[in-house]
Amino acid sequence: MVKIAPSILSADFSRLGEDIKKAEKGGADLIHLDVMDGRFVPNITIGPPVIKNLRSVTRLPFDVHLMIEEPERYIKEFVDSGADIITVHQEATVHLHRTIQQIKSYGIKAGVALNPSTPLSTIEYIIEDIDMVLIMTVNPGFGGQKFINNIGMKIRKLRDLINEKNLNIDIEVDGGIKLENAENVVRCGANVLVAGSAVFNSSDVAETIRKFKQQKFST
Ligand SMILES: O=C(CO)[C@@H](O)[C@H](O)COP(=O)(O)O
Ligand SMILES: [Fe+2]
Repeated sequence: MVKIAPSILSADFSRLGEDIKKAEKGGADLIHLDVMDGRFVPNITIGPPVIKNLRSVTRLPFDVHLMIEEPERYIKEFVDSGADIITVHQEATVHLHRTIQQIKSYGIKAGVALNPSTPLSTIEYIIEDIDMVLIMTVNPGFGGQKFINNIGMKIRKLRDLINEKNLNIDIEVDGGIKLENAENVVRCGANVLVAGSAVFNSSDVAETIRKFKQQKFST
């Protein structure tokens, strides 16, 4: 089953609660929360206090995408704020295996994100330990960017690797996902689609999510 994870980065930050409710109404499976520190990426967004306040708005799982340097220093804060999945960037933490174990020690899911230029081989020895791989399909930092076409091959390669090893791991794709290219990324092997501007810049948030979910994905 393909899951839709609306990214609130393109939502109205003065009405985050209302926008999350609309996404829930449309059938969102997860809420994707982009955390940026102004160091790992050239942008700053939200942190644990905002996530904690949003926790009372919905019971949908919070999919927290940490675009921060040394994420290991803040895992507990994000767990306490209500994260259900914490994804760290391979490029942002020196001891990736330790950081994954740290996340899992709190009984929540752990994901690893890869920038477009980062090869899959960098997660070869830890893939068995994680619940999700997030393949960035744009350079992280901003919503509304254009999907990088070559990454389709990377998604395919990752799906083959997961199948070969007979693992049960989600492949999430993030960046430039629209109604028009959703089928293509699913065909490549993705099963969790993050969509920010496609959802929150549309005239009807709930209806757009419904349209994503109604697509007949042929994998
Ligand atoms: O992590 C990021 C950006 O770094 C994303 O989650 C974006 O928020 C996706 O936005 P769209 O490309 O779908 O507009
Ligand atoms: Fe993201």
